[in-house]
Order: sequence, then C-alpha cells, then structure tokens
Amino acid sequence: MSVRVKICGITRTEDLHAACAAGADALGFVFYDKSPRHVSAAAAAALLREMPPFVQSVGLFVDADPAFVEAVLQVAPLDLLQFHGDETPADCARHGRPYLKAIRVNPDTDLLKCAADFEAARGLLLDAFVPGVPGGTGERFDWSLIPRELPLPVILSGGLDPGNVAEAVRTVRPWAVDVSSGVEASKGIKDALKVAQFIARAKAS
Ligand SMILES: O=C(O)c1ccccc1NCC(=O)[C@H](O)[C@H](O)COP(=O)(O)O
Repeated sequence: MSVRVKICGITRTEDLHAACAAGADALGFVFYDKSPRHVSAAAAAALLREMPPFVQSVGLFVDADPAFVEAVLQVAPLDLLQFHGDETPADCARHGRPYLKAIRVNPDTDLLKCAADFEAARGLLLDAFVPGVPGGTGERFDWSLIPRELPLPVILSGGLDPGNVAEAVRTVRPWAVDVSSGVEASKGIKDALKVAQFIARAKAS
C-alpha cells in the first residue's frame, strides 16, 4: 500500500485542482489567521465545492475558540479536523468529528504518552517544534525520535519537500506524509510541478 499524501495550506482553486490531479489523498485548509495560508470560512466553503470525490478535506485550527470551529463547520463540510495547538483531548473531542492531533516534536516529547492521551484521534501528525511558530515552518525534526511501535497512524510532516520525501517514507514508513511550504512557489501559493513531484516520489517509495 503506498503512502497517503496530504497537501496543506490550499488557498486557491487552481492549486486544489493541481493537487487532486496529481493524486493527493487529502488537502488541508488553514483556519488560523496568523498564517500566510489562512482561508476564511466562506473561501474554504467555495474551495470545498471544487473537491472531487475520495479526496478528504482537513480543517486546521490552532487553539481556536470552539464557537469559531463550529461556525466554520456550519459552512464548510470538512471531513477531518486537525488541531495544531495546545488543545487537550477533550478540546479535540468536543466537536464530535474525526480529528488528527498535531504534535510538534522535540527531544523531550514523549510520543507514546501523546498517543495514549489522544487515543481517540484518527492519527498523530508529527511536525517540527519551532518556538513561537505553530506550523508551516519548513523545518524538519529528528525522525529517530519516533518510536516504531506507536499505536496510532503517523502522518509525517515538517520540512518535507520533493527532494527528501522518498527518504522520509523509506526511513519512517508513515501512514501519510504532509507538506506545505516544501511545495510552494511563495507563501500560500502552490507550485504545481513541486506538488506533482512530491506526490509521485512519496507514492513510489
Ligand atoms: O501552514 C501553516 O501556515 C500553519 C500555520 C499554523 C499551524 C499549522 C500550519 N500548517 C500545518 C500543516 O499541516 C503543515 O503542513 C505542517 O506544519 C508542515 O509544514 P511545512 O514544514 O511547511 O511543510
């Protein structure tokens, strides 16, 4: 079974179509207003109407007010939620939707404890820890910090790009890989060639 690929930080219809045509399994939409990849609920709703079948939409939130998450869900029918801040298991579960928990990994992170704490998550998205920046950093972390026996699907993220994704898949054997800045032409704008290369190389590995 080839690895799944999520392309995060989609802001434009043409990028959505390019990623889906290249074989993306999931697209991420960032509802965090400090991100250069931020989309409004209305813009996301319009983008979601362009989604083909069998590609999942993932809504990304960072320590958001629960009322804001519910307001987004009213207009944008997201398939999965991704919590990328310091949310607790209860915060993540309160919307009654399937979710991923992002963990920003540093040498002190106990990933086995994270997996136990977030046992209700559909997977753990492992990203780099960069102080003050919750995600989309373009930074890698030390993949040897990931225990082999994690009981949840791992979505490997952080500093991946078309040049290193094959090595990442061969080394970590994750359920999925996730990328944002590594396939961009500029912040929030995807490069269709990089997106296609990333997906092809991930799935061939
Ligand atoms: O992409 C963002 O701007 C962002 C901002 C705040 C929290 C999370 C964010 N992105 C989440 C993702 O899932 C990214 O794909 C992940 O952090 C990896 O990013 P990158 O290292 O740029 O590939």
